[in-house]
Amino acid sequence: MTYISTRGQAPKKTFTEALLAGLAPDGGLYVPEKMPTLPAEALRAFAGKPYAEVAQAVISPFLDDGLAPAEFRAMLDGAYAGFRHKAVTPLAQIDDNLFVLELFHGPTLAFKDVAMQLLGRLMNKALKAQGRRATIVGATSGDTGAAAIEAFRGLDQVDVFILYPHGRVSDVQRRQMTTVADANIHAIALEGTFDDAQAMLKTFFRNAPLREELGLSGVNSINFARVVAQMVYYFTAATVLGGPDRKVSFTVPTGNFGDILAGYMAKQMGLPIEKLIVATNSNDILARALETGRYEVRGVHATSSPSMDIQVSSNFERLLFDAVGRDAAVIRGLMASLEQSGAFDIPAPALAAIRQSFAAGAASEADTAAEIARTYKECEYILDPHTAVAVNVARKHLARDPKTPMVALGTAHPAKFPDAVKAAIGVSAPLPAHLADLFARKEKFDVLPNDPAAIAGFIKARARAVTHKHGG
Ligand SMILES: Cc1ncc(COP(=O)(O)O)c(C=O)c1O
Ligand SMILES: N[C@@H](CCOP(=O)(O)O)C(=O)O
Repeated sequence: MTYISTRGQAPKKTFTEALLAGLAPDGGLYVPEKMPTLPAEALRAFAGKPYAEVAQAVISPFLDDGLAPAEFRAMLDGAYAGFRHKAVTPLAQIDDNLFVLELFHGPTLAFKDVAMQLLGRLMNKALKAQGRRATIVGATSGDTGAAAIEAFRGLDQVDVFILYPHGRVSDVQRRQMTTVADANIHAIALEGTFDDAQAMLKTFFRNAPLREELGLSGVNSINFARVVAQMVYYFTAATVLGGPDRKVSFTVPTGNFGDILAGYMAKQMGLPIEKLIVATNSNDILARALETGRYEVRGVHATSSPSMDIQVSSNFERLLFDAVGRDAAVIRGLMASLEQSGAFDIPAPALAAIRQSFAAGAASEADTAAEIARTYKECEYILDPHTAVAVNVARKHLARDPKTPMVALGTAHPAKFPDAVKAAIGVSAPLPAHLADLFARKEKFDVLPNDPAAIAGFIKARARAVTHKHGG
């Protein structure tokens, strides 16, 4: 399998090269040159199988030949051994034809663990094989950072620098990032938004000398390996609900568009998905773009689902690339327009193609709180605010199509957002035992200005890869 950049001006890569590179040097995102497919019989056999077994079948076609199947299986078993549910990502039914896909049973209580636990193992192996270190710089609105820190803490091969928006993550999210004592972990409270953090990360990736000097790698969903690992739970959920012989729809609480893109790729691989529904909070750029065809950045505002307080959804570029017939020149034009004017118009045929697979909806703050209250009242099930956004949008879609089973992705554990949950239902969910003393742990973080030179200087002064000669 070879990987190409959505902007068409970077050399092709193998999976391992794309894994370690993160963002392509031309600013584009790596995608497989050709999507593999799985036959219906293979999908039928997934129903009820162990998660790691399905993961192996889904992910293997994307890997390099060098990774032995037994070794990959051992990595998967290790990645999911620490999840608190044997099914790894179980389904819970909360209404007629409405299910929550619980993706929050990993160590940091959000869906990011599902991919990050595997990514950590894959990257560590690749770096060891090359005898080199890497500097991972990540941008987070709260959950990716904690998951990355958990997956890479204490590893000699990597230093991890996580930029999170100062004052814009929940206390639990912040403490998950700032109470880790390992010397290779650095939490940076950026005086800006998640979009500022992600934009800064992209300028670092496009700065060839800095990239080389740091041995820069990324673990955000700009890294294609993250998206591949997130495809698996679409297969486990759909096949348990009767796929491939029955179509299923998914509603995905969306920010950076990585999770729902994984669903789109699962569909391309052959999983019969009726609709993928983009659910946004009041930062509704994606819902507006699907409705009007104009992708237009407006100021981001803080909501009770802070991990989705995002305007520039990186992975939308991967979808657009497909929708414009994989014409990299068109993507370069659209992205240049986004950089210059904060907007672009999706070409009409591309918009029509996107609408065939996707629909969208937004949930206001009032909708989100009301959804947490309704679901708790009806089935004593506590939704976190991000999952509540999805369930609210899912119900609106179900009213139009009640026959197709609807799966809302449950992306975070409600204990991560106790204030929003308590405000809605008067009680909050307790933190699991391994985090019970989170508020007694000592915090360690640096507050830094939204200034690329200051952040790059901070990282260079601490990253061990800088003084290390490395190849590749
Ligand atoms: C809890 C939670 N839900 C939803 C999202 C949105 O997912 P994506 O960025 O893949 O669209 C995020 C952040 O990415 C998140 O942390
Ligand atoms: N909501 C995310 C934002 C980053 O998303 P990613 O999937 O690109 O890593 C977060 O919690 O950090």
